[in-house]
Amino acid sequence: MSEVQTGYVTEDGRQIGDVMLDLRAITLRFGGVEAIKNISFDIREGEIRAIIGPNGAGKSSMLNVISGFYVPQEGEVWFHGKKRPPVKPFQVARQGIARTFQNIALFEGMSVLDNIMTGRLNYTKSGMLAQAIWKGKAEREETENRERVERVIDFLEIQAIRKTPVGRLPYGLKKRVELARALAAEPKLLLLDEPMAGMNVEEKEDMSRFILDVNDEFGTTIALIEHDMGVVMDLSDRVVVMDYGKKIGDGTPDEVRNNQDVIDAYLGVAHDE
Ligand SMILES: Nc1ncnc2c1ncn2[C@@H]1O[C@H](COP(=O)(O)OP(=O)(O)OP(=O)(O)O)[C@@H](O)[C@H]1O
Repeated sequence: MSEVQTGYVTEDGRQIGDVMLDLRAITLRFGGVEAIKNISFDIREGEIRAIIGPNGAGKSSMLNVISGFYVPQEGEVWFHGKKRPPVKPFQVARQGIARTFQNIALFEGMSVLDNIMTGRLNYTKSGMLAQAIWKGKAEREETENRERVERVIDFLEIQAIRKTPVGRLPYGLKKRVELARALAAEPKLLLLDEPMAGMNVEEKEDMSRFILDVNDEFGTTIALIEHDMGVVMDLSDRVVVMDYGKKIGDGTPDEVRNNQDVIDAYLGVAHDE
């Protein structure tokens, strides 16, 4: 039997490709707590994929499995058609997966530019000795790193604050700098953990636009966790819904909106263990 190309075209006419990341029957436990219970879903090339669910549903744990921070006790993670062995987060980053964090994780005393440059560490291959011997190679790397970083700074419209220490920025801009650092790594898959948390309406609109533009301009596949339903439903191509560690829905925003299990979970209807 031959493999069939299984992508689809979105309502707004974007071509979605083959499966990039395939999570198969993932179970993750912390002692006696089952944070993820036998969950399977996939993320396709070019998609904006959301993971939603009430507090404690297991969303962050799932993002941490994808980023290699947690290794599940059961199940398999497939990336670009290959089964991924247990890996460390830096190895996952090298494979082209970058992330932002729920609580901003930037270097507050460093400038915006220097923070974004840290996103290029995986591209800095020459060590100190090599830099001394092959000066040309190190210079070339430095130029490439700067070019990418400058492009990201332009793209996210943060030229005016490039020299500002991050600690002095308002919250919404810090979130944008975090996005910039993740983008500097040229990820194939970008994981966003509550990118709009704590933002006002205007900041949320800006961030939504940037997420759509990143997907469009860089072709980056995006998986995000977000509590703001309006934002999730507007942005996403497909949505996975988790509740108490289980998957209770998976589909387009419309399918998920009309799913009775999802409606019950959000209304707090009692469930069977
Ligand atoms: N490191 C950990 N050690 C022990 N238990 C954990 C750990 N991380 C998460 N849990 C538990 O796993 C369950 C899922 O938590 P998780 O943070 O993944 O949910 P969430 O959907 O992201 O929640 P929120 O929306 O509140 O951020 C919860 O019961 C939580 O207490």
